[in-house]
Amino acid sequence: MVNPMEKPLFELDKDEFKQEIVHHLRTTLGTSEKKASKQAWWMATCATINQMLFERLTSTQQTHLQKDTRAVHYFSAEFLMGRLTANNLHNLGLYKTCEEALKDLNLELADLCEQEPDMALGNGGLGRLAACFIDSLATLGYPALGYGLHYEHGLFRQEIRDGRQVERPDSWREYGNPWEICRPESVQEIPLYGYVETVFGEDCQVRKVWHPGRIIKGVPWDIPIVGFGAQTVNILRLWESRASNFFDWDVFNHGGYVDSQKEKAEAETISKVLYPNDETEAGKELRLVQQYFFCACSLKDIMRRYKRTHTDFKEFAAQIAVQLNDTHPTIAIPELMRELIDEEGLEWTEAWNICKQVFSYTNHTLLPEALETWPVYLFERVLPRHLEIIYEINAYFLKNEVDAKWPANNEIKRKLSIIDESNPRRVRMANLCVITSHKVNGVAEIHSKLVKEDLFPEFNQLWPDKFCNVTNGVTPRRWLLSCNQELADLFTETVGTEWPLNLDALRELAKYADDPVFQKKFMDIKLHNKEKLVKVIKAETGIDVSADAIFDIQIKRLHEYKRQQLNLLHILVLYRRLLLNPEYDIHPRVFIFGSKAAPGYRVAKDIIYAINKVGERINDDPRIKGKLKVVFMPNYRVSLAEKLIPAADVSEQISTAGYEASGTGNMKLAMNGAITIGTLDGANIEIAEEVGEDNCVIFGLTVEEVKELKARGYSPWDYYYANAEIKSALDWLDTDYFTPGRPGELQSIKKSLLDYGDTYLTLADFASYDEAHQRINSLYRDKARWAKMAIINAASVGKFNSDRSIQDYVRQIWHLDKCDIS
Ligand SMILES: [N-]=[N+]=N[C@]1([C@H](N)O)O[C@H](CO)[C@@H](O)[C@H](O)[C@H]1O
Repeated sequence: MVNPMEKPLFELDKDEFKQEIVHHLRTTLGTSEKKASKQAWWMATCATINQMLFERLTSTQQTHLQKDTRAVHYFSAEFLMGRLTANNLHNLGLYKTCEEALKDLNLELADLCEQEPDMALGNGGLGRLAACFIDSLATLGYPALGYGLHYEHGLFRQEIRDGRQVERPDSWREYGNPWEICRPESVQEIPLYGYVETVFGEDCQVRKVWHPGRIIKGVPWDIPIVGFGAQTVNILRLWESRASNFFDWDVFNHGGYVDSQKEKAEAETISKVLYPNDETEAGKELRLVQQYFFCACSLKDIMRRYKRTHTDFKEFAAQIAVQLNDTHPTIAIPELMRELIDEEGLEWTEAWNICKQVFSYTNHTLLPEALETWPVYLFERVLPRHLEIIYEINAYFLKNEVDAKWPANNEIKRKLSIIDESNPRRVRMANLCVITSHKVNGVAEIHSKLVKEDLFPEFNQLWPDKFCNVTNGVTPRRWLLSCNQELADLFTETVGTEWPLNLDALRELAKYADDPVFQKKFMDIKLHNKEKLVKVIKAETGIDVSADAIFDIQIKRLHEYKRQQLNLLHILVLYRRLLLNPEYDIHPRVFIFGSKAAPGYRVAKDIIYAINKVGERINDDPRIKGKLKVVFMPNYRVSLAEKLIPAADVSEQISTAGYEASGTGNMKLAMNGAITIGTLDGANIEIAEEVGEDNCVIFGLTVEEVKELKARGYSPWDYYYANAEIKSALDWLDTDYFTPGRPGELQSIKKSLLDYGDTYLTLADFASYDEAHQRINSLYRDKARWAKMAIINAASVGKFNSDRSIQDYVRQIWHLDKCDIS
């Protein structure tokens, strides 16, 4: 693989780069150096970068076509891409060259990068994982396409009004987006609604003809995905919905102007907005239509590409792999069956055998509320032909698999059936995924074990070889090389340029873990990153914090199982200790939160409110002499994470054991030298194995202990009455101390932890968590020890490179060959 840090593929020097930027400013943007806004300079810089991307994209596509390569198609309802300018420059190995070119034009590249809106087409970990994966697929030189939805509005923009989350529409494409290309030549027409006619052919052959009630046009937008080194440039193809030329002239001609537009408006709503739920199913008809729309567009696109070089489907499964990123694209299964049987005329079993070889499924959560099930009546109306096919798959499965293994066992049948027979009857998308896919994987070792043992035990008995694990990873290009350039330069200076391509090369750093000189260099960079963040915090929240304090960071979606409420409870107890004893000896600490709550998730929004209200009182309380600060950063997103993560000292990974499937923020923070305080949950377990128990701070109940405590009956009141500090802290929420004049406004959190049973065992883990924070406090005060721990963390997380995850998928599931793009 070409290492662009050694020799960029495009050897542009700064003068040539500058020339190109000015050329595009004048000819592409139609303005001049004197008049140009920062937005225009940014777009001109992007146009210059696109020249190189498009060239490699064309070579990549031509080579893949010539070599008729097998490819993986990553179907995901979410791609949380963030910004692309810096990432694309680093992957071309031209970031510094571009920076110098712009300097000559009295411009700051970092400044221009701030002009770029995040491409926030995802909710959290699942969407960001998809983005890291397509970066790794291109970097490793595998033929791959990402397929998803071209949402006009991504994840809502979060504003904090008087401490409360307020959602505002995201408009990432307001002034156009330089990184996408519309491909009208590949438009698709997608049927919906209507009815199915059974046609009996003269050869007594039964054929199904679907008479759709509506046709939607699918317009593809391609985003070039350049790998590190720019050898391979794959595409991410996102589908926008538009009214097909199904304009109702009759209605129009009868003056029904608005109605004739109705179709258009309705069609466009399909890709209008991302559903902002993380781990809870939306259950809305539009959500099912969104899922079907992008899956059908993508499969028709794959079919069109395949038929360019094939006349029958014998090679289809050998050429095409489709990864289902959770159950959101499950509808792709009956859609491929429909296309193969109804449109290509294949036999049922032939089509079924192809589907089994083509599809594989990744499960990302055990939360029951996240496992999608759709009412049968909705399928009957929206996708009548697909419902028929699902019934056929179910009948085939129950007869040939379940009955064979568990003859006449209706209980097991009821459990494994794709159809949940309770009223109303529902289609279980996860069961359809497991029954069809040749491989099913979880996203961390403990999670994959629980997927087999707790979520799908009977399926595991039926097909033990079908279940495997692929622990998540993150791309070190964005999450180290691009977001923490000073640390990246130190690593390159110390171990050479190989590490962005082979993160295990950083193991070399461990040799310097006790070296005071290296420790100073490492921690000076951490301090400088913290000083940069101090300015961002001041600008975004008005809060003054000191870079000498411990930066303790919890950044992830707001969910009770992720236990931001446990972090808050500990802050309340610390605050009370300082009020009771101002000499209480702790190293100053800044608790930083970044988190969005699903708009309909009441308790989650209350927790955000409580963090802000408690923070307000603490931050302005002179009695504690600034020893404690609480900062809630509004509008947490990928580009903000890139500023927070390099400045983190402590990484909060405190979910109830057994609930966080993996986590990926934990990997990014450890990679940037933060020390994890965490439970033995998800990938925290594997991080602790890699860095060593001495270099992280583990606390709390294990997965088994959580199960046992819940089994024997857990009462949070026991902990409330047994621990005076817990009691005082929770009783504080009944008062108006944090909400002057509005007593009890924060009571819903106390209720969720007591009256409603504390589902996620926050009180049960409090004492252990508190003790863990005291360990953090003493460890941080031992500067040499802390520096060593930070260096060991950065040196030991090579495993969590998304390149390794992709290699695991290739070896266990996709069986792809790299394709060298000359
Ligand atoms: N949906 N979903 N699941 C998640 C995340 N919330 O997006 O997927 C992520 C990506 O696999 C996991 O890291 C995380 O633990 C899990 O909760």
